Amino acid sequence: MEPVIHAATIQKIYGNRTVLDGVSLDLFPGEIVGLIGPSGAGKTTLVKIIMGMEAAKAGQVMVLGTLMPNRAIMTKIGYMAQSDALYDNLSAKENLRFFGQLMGVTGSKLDAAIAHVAQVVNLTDDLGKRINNYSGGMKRRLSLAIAMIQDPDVLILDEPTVGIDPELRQQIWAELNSLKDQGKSVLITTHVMDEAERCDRLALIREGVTLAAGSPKALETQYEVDTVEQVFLKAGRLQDAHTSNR
Ligand SMILES: Nc1ncnc2c1ncn2[C@@H]1O[C@H](COP(=O)(O)OP(=O)(O)OP(=O)(O)O)[C@@H](O)[C@H]1O
Repeated sequence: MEPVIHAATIQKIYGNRTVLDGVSLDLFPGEIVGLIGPSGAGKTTLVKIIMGMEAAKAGQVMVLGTLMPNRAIMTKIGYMAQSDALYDNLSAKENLRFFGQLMGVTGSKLDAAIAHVAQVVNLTDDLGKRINNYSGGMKRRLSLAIAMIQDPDVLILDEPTVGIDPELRQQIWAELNSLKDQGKSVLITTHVMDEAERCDRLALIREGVTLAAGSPKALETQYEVDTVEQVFLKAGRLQDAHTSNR
């Protein structure tokens, strides 16, 4: 099966700092892959390189069989950035309408898409409110709705559930699982270990390298622990020991 995203040996340097040092990642149709790692590990940088928004020093990225960066492919990816990019003076509905049209969704399809994504993130009753009256969590939810507006085959979500309460987080995961059942693919970065456990596969990134990769269960077996959090801690300690022995 062809991967939807194929990132090969990505290297990124900012100034004199190597932020990504040969990271590879594949995302296949119908799977949810989680990127986990501490703050500063390089997750957002990798996501931006995959999107074609940042240039890598070395390595290459293919999305839907096309070498990135490629502007046309970007409209086929539902992308939710770590910081919200919304029009504060417009209502949520106007934002959805604007971004939907940008993605080529129009007419009655756009109306139906707005109704659907608003319901997924529980904003149906707040669609008429202007964004400057929205809370931080509401803005995250609207950003997620915008990422899903064109019903893309691939979703790239950078910490989508920050500031979102547990009940709604469950609802969002139900939607992600339903997208996956339709053969769509999701790449998600998260700090929430309970979310990491829900991914089909994980890549643990730390200090710009992939420490471990595999399904949550396979990683727990490999590291002889019971949770992904413990996998992460153990893999981190092993990396530190290895680095200090060099
Ligand atoms: N534009 C930039 N210029 C210089 N350094 C940068 C830039 N963007 C990111 N960095 C650095 O690259 C490293 C990786 O950052 P990145 O945002 O990818 O981490 P992250 O894993 O997404 O962290 P978080 O979980 O906190 O979002 C950090 O040390 C950060 O300071």
